[in-house]
Amino acid sequence: MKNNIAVKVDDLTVAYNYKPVLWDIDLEIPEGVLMAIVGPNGAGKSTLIKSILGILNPIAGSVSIYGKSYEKQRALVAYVPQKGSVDWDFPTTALDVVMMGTYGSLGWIKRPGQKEKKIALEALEKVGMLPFKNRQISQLSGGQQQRIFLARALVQDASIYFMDEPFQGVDATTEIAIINILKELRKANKTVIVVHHDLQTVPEYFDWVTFLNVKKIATGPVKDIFNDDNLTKTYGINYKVSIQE
Ligand SMILES: Nc1ncnc2c1ncn2[C@@H]1O[C@H](COP(=O)(O)OP(=O)(O)OP(=O)(O)O)[C@@H](O)[C@H]1O
Repeated sequence: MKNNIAVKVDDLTVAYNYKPVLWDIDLEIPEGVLMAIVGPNGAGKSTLIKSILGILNPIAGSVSIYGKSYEKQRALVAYVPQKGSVDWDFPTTALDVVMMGTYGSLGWIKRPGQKEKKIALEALEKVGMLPFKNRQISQLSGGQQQRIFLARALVQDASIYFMDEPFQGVDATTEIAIINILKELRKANKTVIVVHHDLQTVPEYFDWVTFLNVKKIATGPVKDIFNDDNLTKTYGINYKVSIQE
């Protein structure tokens, strides 16, 4: 299961205003892992995801999704952006936002119909948001908005899911609901890549981890590399983390 490489990053360097914020990153993400990207504020975690998704242009290096460019593999990828980067005042209902996730499989001319609506309603139920389907997204709480975006990613039926801090500002129940869905995706051999800040939960939630701080510090199975040495190299202070077996 872990032999196929879902995402490959080669010699990637990305800069804002000529200042490199990611430096010479090499990364292989195997198919079917649930991976956390960890690192301090400003380490380049969101920049890495945006570069893989072609939202940002690198000054050097390349990225491939199952051996081909992102443009060719777009349909295989779903993305849940960081909450703060979304315009929640856009006048649309929760159901419409989730239905938007089905557009990619429809082509240009077709409009979503009953089939797409059914898929969207199922996803809303999965994330516990069915009672809110007709609510304007601007009138949902932050955690509820996060669930809606997760539902939108689920209906895309992608192979690779990128999520930028999906647990940011959500309550414990929502966090458990989200992690259970992510684990279900992994069971279905999907690859799930999550920017994550809570180091305590890394061993419980994830099986793969990438330590990032402008440079790649380490990447691999949580059980092998989630240790004080890599935490200290990444965060610059001595971390004592007890890893749950
Ligand atoms: N649009 C931008 N223009 C200029 N600099 C930027 C821009 N976006 C991000 N940066 C800078 O790039 C660096 C990496 O930012 P990035 O958002 O990738 O970090 P991050 O690891 O996701 O941080 P956080 O944990 O705080 O979300 C930071 O120093 C940030 O200030």
